[in-house]
Amino acid sequence: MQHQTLPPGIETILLDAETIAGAIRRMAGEIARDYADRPLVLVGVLKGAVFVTADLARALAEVPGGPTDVQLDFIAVSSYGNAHRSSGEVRLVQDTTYAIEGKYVVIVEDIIDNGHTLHYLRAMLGNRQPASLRAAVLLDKPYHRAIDVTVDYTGLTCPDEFVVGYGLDYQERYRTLPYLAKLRPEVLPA
Ligand SMILES: O=P(O)(O)OC[C@H]1O[C@H](OP(=O)(O)OP(=O)(O)O)[C@H](O)[C@@H]1O
Ligand code: HPA
Ligand SMILES: [Mg+2]
Repeated sequence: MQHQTLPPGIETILLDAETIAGAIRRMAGEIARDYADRPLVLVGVLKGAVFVTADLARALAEVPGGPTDVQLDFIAVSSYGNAHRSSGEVRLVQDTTYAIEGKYVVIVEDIIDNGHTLHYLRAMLGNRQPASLRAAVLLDKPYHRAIDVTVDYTGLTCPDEFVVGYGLDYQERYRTLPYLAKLRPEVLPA
């Protein structure tokens, strides 16, 4: 790989943009197969899943024979705030635009870490009587799971580090990096 100057605060690239794109193409293939003849609603979880939702939606549109009726919606929740550890309490920041009753819904997340966020979303959206509810998560970080949650489509295993980039932030920074990176330890509080 060519030498690349990294932004201040970034120690190393853990997953490059091509690796992420490959994982998203594979997830899109799996979802396309399962929803080939079903209308599908992708619910992206803001802010972290902004890029994975956009890229997965477009990858899905490129799968031959995949679903042709795909709608996009978003929900915003937060539990990390400005910290690098979860508060454990998930806060609904903004609900979906449309009702999901009777819809075939796939929640799209950037990462599952302790599991509280996806557990909260599955419970809340599951209560609204969707026709089906599944979850697609780009990064599985399984080391500190506090609650068991089903993930139906997984992209990549995330190293046991606090990661940023490709939608993931620390104190709202680094989301726009096109790769997944490890922060320099001195950036994080001890
Ligand atoms: O499995 P968990 O430990 O609950 O963590 C995963 C969630 O945490 C992050 O969101 P965050 O609450 O930081 O909000 P954001 O998406 O706006 O960055 C991330 O985007 C996931 O949604
Ligand atoms: O490793 C992480 N980085 C950024 N946000 C996160 N939310 C859960 N885990 C992480
Ligand atoms: Mg999030």
